[in-house]
Amino acid sequence: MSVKDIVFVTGNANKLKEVKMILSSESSKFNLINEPLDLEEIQDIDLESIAMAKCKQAANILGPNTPVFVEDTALVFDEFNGLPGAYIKWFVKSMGLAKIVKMLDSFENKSAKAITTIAFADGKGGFHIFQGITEGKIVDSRGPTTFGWDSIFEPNEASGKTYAEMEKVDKNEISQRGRAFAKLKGFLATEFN
Ligand SMILES: O=c1nc[nH]c2c1ncn2[C@H]1C[C@H](O)[C@@H](COP(=O)(O)OP(=O)(O)OP(=O)(O)O)O1
Ligand SMILES: [Mg+2]
Repeated sequence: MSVKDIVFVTGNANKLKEVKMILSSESSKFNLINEPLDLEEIQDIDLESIAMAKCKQAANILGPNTPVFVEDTALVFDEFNGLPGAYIKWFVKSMGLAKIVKMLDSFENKSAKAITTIAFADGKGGFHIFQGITEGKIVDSRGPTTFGWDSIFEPNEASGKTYAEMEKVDKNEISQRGRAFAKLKGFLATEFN
């Protein structure tokens, strides 16, 4: 069996590191290549549409025969009916974590969902979407601030730790990204050859 190349388009080194870890058990079946292209992200509240638009751009750039995936990760505040959602990136960049936490100060409900949406172009004209969700709450920053909003998101399943306070393997076990990529992994193992 020949080993196929699959391209992951992302400019985010932290994502790439996690995805390499998550997919490592399948790595003998395909060769993961990173293209750090900065793709345009459309304005939409619908996460599948955003991921799909990113993937179509990537497929346009790399050509229709190249298997390629992208992912978009959102942080959804329940009190805000889904916002910041995909816009969390710009909130982190422009306001910083402390002010993001403060936005929820006057509200009882600190519940949030982390959602990773993967769009995969199979190189044969097909597009496939996989999504993973982790529920948790927004808390004052604890732990290293190396990756996005890791230090202000406390998943419900992590016995009181923020993502930033967890070991990477433990985060991947329960994270939105771990769950989304487990689905892609299953698809690649059974449907993609
Ligand atoms: O597990 C995570 N834990 C903490 N923070 C995270 C996580 N995953 C993404 N993030 C941050 C990165 C960015 O501020 C925003 C997602 O935006 P998003 O467009 O998906 O990522 P990006 O522009 O950095 O990389 P890409 O080139 O793949 O689009 O949330
Ligand atoms: Mg992005």
